[in-house]
Amino acid sequence: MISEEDLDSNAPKLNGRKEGTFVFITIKDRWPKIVARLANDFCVKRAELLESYGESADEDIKAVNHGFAELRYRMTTDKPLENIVDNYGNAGVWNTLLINLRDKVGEDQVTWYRADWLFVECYLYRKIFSIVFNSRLLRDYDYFAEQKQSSFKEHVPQIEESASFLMSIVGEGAPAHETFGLVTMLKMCLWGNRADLSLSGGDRAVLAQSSMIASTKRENFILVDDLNTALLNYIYPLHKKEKGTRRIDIVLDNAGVELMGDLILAEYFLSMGFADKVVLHGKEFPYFVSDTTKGDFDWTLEQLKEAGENCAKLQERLAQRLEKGELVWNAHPFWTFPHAYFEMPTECPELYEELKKASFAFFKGDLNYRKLVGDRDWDFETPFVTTLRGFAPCPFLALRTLKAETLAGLSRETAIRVLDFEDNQWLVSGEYAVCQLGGI
Ligand SMILES: O=P(O)(O)OC[C@H]1O[C@](O)(CO)[C@@H](O)[C@@H]1O
Repeated sequence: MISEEDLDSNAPKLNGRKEGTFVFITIKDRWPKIVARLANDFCVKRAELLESYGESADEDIKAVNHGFAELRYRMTTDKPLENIVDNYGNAGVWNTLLINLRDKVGEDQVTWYRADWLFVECYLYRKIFSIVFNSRLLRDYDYFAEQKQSSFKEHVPQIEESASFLMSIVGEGAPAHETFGLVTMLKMCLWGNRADLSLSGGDRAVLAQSSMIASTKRENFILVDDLNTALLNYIYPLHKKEKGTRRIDIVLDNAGVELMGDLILAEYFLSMGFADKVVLHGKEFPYFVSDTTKGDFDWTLEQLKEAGENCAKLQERLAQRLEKGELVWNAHPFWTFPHAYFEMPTECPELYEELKKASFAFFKGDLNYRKLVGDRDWDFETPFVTTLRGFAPCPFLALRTLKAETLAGLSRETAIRVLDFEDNQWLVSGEYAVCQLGGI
């Protein structure tokens, strides 16, 4: 076992100290832009909010905007991270984490640029939530909802195309081991992760190429592809396992077009007899702009009814599955905490035990990947299993498009190939991807 000190010197955690890095630029430009946009949205939607929440919501809007202005000021001037002050359930956990961090690295190091990026970024979204939650009337308001909903609306033709593909391969007599269908869907699920609103600072993120098309055209952009190994060794065998024992978990990422890929995959597994139950793990409050909450999940199912013939069929199937308990929604608070996943067994044993019940799992997106590998500056050839540091509740695939400067598990050949890429953009643009097998 490598000690924490050795790790910190060989593969330091990412932070915003070094100018020019993606982290630095994110803190300097992208986060203030996200917060500014939120403040602007509250002003633009003032009339709408007053109509829905009553005239006294005006006081709340003023307080929220004051909170956002303060937050922007503190982040742009690299002030210390303050405790979370609200009466939402997990405030105590956050404050203990903050106290422990201050004790460990020194109070003056727990600032927006100096503290670990993963910690600070999760803190940012908890802090935004706190500002709105502290209002009297708006505490349940999802301030990112409109942006997430646009991601669905702007991809309706693509979503209908994917639903139609699903319907064509789950019909009577379709062969369960039809590799093309399953691989296409898994890759669709992977490339749906490109449309991410936190990366664009909340600007529109419309996929020029549908995830369906991308699934067949972007082979060269997948830097590690463990898909076939996962299929052969873990997913196909599920078909033969005893009925009632097969469970697949999907640790979700973004709502909108990405969530649709996940739901289509879930329906495929259920209808083709690879799983008796699919558990979806979402977020309990608005997070990283576009992450999926229960509200987004419900809204999406509702929208499917009107999104096209195949979408409507899919909606009916999913609604029935929800009713029968074959499709389950779960939003454990741990998913919004800043921990690396290797800490799950000690920090949140009940969730780890829960994941152990899965026959197979998918971890979607960049943030889940950062948490899997601890958000460190690994040598790219470090085996993926090393970076997981024992996290192995069940076999799983990380399906991620690259949007952060952390990556591991490249073969020597690929590590040499990426040396020729011009700058570090390939690590953060969402153009490249990995499908990495872990937990085995
Ligand atoms: O939606 P995803 O794929 O988890 O990506 C969110 C990503 O946005 C960023 O947070 C940056 O702020 C990424 O770098 C990050 O991990």
